[in-house]
Amino acid sequence: MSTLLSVEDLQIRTAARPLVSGISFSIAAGERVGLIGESGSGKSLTALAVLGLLPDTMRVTGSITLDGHPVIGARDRDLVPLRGRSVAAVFQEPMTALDPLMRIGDQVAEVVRRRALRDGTKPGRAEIASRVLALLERVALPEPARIARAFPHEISGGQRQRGAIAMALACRPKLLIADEPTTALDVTTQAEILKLLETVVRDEGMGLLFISHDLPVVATVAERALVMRHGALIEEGPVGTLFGRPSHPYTEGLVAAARAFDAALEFAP
Ligand SMILES: Nc1ncnc2c1ncn2[C@@H]1O[C@H](COP(=O)(O)OP(=O)(O)OP(=O)(O)O)[C@@H](O)[C@H]1O
Repeated sequence: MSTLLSVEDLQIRTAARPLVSGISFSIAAGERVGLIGESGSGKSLTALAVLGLLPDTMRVTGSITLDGHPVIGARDRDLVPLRGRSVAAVFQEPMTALDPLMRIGDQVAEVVRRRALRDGTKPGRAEIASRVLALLERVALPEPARIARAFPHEISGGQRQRGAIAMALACRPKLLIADEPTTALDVTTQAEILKLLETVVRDEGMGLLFISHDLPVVATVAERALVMRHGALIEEGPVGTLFGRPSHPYTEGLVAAARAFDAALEFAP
């Protein structure tokens, strides 16, 4: 399988301290990879580095190749076409992706229009509207026509996250980065969104970099996982092996904590 993302010896630091120290990993086309680690371990910075969105105050070295294009050191005008076509992202808080003053349907339509332009086509209004409805249906939004006319504050948090996923899908990226996309949601909605993400990514043959501090959540969507701690990559492997026979004491601790939580749930009255 061809390599979609290759990260080599990525280092991120501020003037004051190192934040990510020399991590390397790759994601093959269509592969679903989890990035797990405690709060502050450097997961989001790693994702932002892949998107070329780190603040200018940070010094970044190493190399990142996404869909055959270098990211570190690239000019913004070379990165803009990569975002959307090669990579799209879904974040914890869907309002970061949604414009509060624009109807959901118009926001998705804007992405559909831009993606079509990049493909050299210019679909008419009716064609765009029907693609928008198809995308809202794809992410299992109830009454897609009503949701298309709604403003973000008129729908639930779970529905907003589905809207944000629809926008990411409209880009038809080769890699989807999902950074804690379900953390802000209740447990039932969380399970539904995870299932949705897993299904759409698999159906569309996209690669996935799924970031979470929650081990069972990562096990639901990823085939392989990377474990980060204090800015370093400490372990990686297929999800079954990593969670069944962890070799690093930190991963062992994560697995033990998840098992203890499961056991407590089983015995709960
Ligand atoms: N803009 C910034 N300026 C300075 N330090 C930062 C900045 N953003 C993040 N950091 C620091 O970099 C480290 C890694 O942060 P990062 O957000 O990548 O962690 P994370 O693993 O994604 O955590 P969480 O699960 O809480 O989102 C942390 O120590 C954080 O305080």
